[in-house]
Amino acid sequence: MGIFLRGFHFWVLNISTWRAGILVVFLLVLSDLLRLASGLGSMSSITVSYGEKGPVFCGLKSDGSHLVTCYGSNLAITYGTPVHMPFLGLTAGDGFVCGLLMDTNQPYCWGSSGYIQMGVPQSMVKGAEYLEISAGDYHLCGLRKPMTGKLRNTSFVDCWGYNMTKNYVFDGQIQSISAGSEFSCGLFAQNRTVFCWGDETSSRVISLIPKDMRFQKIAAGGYHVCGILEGVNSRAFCWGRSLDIEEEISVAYSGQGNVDLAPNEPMLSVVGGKFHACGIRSYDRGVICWGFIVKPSTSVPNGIKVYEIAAGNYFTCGILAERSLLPVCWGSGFPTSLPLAVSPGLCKSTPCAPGFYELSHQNASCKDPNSRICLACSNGCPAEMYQKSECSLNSDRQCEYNCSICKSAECVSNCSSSYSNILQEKKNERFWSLQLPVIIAEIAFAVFLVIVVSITAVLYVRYKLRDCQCATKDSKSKKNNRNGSSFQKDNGRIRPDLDDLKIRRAQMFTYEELERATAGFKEDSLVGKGSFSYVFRGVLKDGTVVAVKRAIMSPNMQKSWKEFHTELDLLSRLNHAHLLNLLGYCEEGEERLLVYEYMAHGSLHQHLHGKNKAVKEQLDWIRRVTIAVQAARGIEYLHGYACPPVIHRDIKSSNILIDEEHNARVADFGLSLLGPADSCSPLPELPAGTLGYLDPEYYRLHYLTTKSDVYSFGVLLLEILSGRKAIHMQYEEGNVVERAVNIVEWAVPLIKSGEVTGILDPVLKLPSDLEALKRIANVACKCVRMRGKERPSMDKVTTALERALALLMGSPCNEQPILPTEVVLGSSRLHKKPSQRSSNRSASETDMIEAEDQRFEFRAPSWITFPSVASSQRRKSSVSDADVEGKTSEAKNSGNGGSVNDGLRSLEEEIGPASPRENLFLQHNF
Ligand SMILES: Nc1ncnc2c1ncn2[C@@H]1O[C@H](COP(=O)(O)OP(=O)(O)OP(=O)(O)O)[C@@H](O)[C@H]1O
Repeated sequence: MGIFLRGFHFWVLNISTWRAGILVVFLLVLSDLLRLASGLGSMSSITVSYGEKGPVFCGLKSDGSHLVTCYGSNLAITYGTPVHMPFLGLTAGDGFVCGLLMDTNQPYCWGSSGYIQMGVPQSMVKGAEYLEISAGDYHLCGLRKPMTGKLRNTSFVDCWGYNMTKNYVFDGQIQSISAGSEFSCGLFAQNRTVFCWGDETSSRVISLIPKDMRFQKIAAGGYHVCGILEGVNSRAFCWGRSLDIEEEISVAYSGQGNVDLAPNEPMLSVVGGKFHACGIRSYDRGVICWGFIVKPSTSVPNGIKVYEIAAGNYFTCGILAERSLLPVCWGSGFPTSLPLAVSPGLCKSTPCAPGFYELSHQNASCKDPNSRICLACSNGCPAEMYQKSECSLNSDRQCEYNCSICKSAECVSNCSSSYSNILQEKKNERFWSLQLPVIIAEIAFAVFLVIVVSITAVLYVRYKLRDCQCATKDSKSKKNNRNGSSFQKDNGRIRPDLDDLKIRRAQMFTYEELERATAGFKEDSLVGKGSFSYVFRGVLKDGTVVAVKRAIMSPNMQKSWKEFHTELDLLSRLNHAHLLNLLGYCEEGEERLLVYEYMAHGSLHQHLHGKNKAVKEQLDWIRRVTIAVQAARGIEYLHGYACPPVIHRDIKSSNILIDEEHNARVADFGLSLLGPADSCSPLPELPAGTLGYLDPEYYRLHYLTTKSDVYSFGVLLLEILSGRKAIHMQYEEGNVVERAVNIVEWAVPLIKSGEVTGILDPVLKLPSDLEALKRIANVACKCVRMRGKERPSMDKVTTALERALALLMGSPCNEQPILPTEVVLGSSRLHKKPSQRSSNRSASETDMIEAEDQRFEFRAPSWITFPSVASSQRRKSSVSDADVEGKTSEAKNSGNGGSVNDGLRSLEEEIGPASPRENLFLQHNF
């Protein structure tokens, strides 16, 4: 007996039966060859049944449930499928399918076989559990689980069916079994040799067993056995009688060569059909078949890759190695594609052995999360290919064409596409290596630019709005505090509500209180007279000496009230050491009164232009320049720090008041305007102010900016230096008639020609060093430039004056700005009670000075429009009619309007010719 030649003990339990059967088998084999039936393969997740009743494909479902699903024409199989029984694996023969039950590890069969019992095959050794089952044409064998103890090197195989129903005991551990048509084979675990038993006559598989060959796995076919050899190349090796009997079988033809001439390619697995075999190539999972086929047959679909294959008699099916997990079949007698996704392998609870990798759960799942499907790692790469990556626990290894040694068309076409990819990649690499630094540099530059621009913009806006921010804040807070704005917008100006002021610094007085304080507004208390008001000295109940400004009752009360409100509005909001402090107000009936700190030394105008020489001399050069610095600071505060900025519009010597300590305060805000809250742009305002101090740009173009105050301040500086009025009367050489001279027209040419001494007040002694006064004269010249833009801002003026003052005082560091006024001049006004500062000046003295002073003070009030007859009328109301009319008409009549015309000429040169109407106004007023 061939099987005894295997070198192991083979105990035949029922020898007589076996011997009788072998003859029968031989006869049947021949007859079966004619009816072309065979039973084939090892246990797998898929199996194929064949036979007269039609082919059936069965597989374990792809959902990992281990439940079986079948598709085919043998209804006994498809209807009899135990759909609720989970199986570990499947195998099939002629007309039947068997599965290894998951719960009991016992076989369960169904179908229409006359040799295999439906259900669990009988008789079975009690309690036997199987590792693997494998079906031939008419029989089924099961490899029992390995034994322990003394029997651990003994293997038990139980077979059922035609001529095979026996319990076989083998000496040695069996790794796997595979049933052929009417024989079965096993692979020893230790030495990896093959042994077979069963019908030898028809197949000769027993006598042809390659004794010296070691196999990784085996698969029996109809009359042959194939195995995958151990070793690096993992090629298939087949043996048996398929070739010989081919001549006896008319249906077969050698379409794919002899079945024992397996291709020399590394294989992952192999299955045997009736006369053919198929294998899965190890490097790409492609399918390759060889042996005999029947006509007509379909060949293996081109380029398919499969996870698993199962062979029937004349056809083979494989599970596509893709997400769909759909079976495809080729050969004869079966559909080429089947509509049921199946599991690509068996779910095992043990970890994948070395040489296997775990199929990703995305591709196929097992119900038990601790189970996995293990697939054999591919082995070896074909010619022209190299191993790109090793097989790991989770993925198979990859082979790729070695493009440097390409010969085959497939390799060339693969390489050309990958070559172009590589080229493209290299191109991209080069592009990026060249472009990346440029792009990074560009981005960095753009970011830098954005940052610089943003910072510049922010700084610029902040710079521009530095004066306006607080205004916005102010108006915002007002908005929040009250249901609406407490500042009424009036043509771009902002005016606070009177109600609002009441809760501020200004105190509200009753008329009675102020009447009492000023002794009934008696003439004795009168200290000055303005265009719209009388100013009285008064003493409040608490002893505070105050100046009470009472609006003049006139038919034009509305204008007085307007100035009253403007002054009240502004002064209650402003607070600076060199601005006149408002203490309170009274608004009763027609009466409008403002209460100020009392300025003991009256106005700068009185000091500079008063007839009393002693009073004039009180203000020496240092005092005068100090007053100029202080006034400049007050105006600078209005422009630069008040929120919103304030344009005084009436800077002149009579509005610079001098306190007890000879410190200056800027007063009279009746004409002042608040700058627009939202921008620092010029205000288009109708001209108002005092003639001689009026900015030409303002009265010509109605262009009002803070630079208009700078112009007026320049005039004031010239006034301080020269002791002459803004418009003064002067005898010209050889001329007996006085004519009105504009101080700018007179002083600027002298200063520019270096004759500063020619303009200095002759009342005062010249200082030892004239430099300081020259500087001040130059500052004045700049302030009175025709174009506002070309005039310095008040902060620059202040700095220049401070330096000049330091120089004048003989400061060693005369280039440094001097300290704040309060420190330098020792002013303590902010800390002194007003009551402590009483006046040394009598009301009559003031009155006398005032009356004299007002001679040439031409006031163009806010309601003036030019050229306007009203302007001259207004002058009359402000000063002595005779004086003004007389002097101006004299000037006009004398025809000596040279300096006016000069001024007009220079203005024309700078800002264009004046219109006839403007000419009229200029000639009328200068
Ligand atoms: N707080 C004060 N303390 C002392 N004297 C004052 C005070 N305020 C004003 N005077 C005096 O009263 C005079 C008149 O002041 P007022 O502000 O009413 O008019 P003005 O500015 O001189 O002229 P106009 O109103 O036409 O501009 C001033 O010239 C000054 O001499």
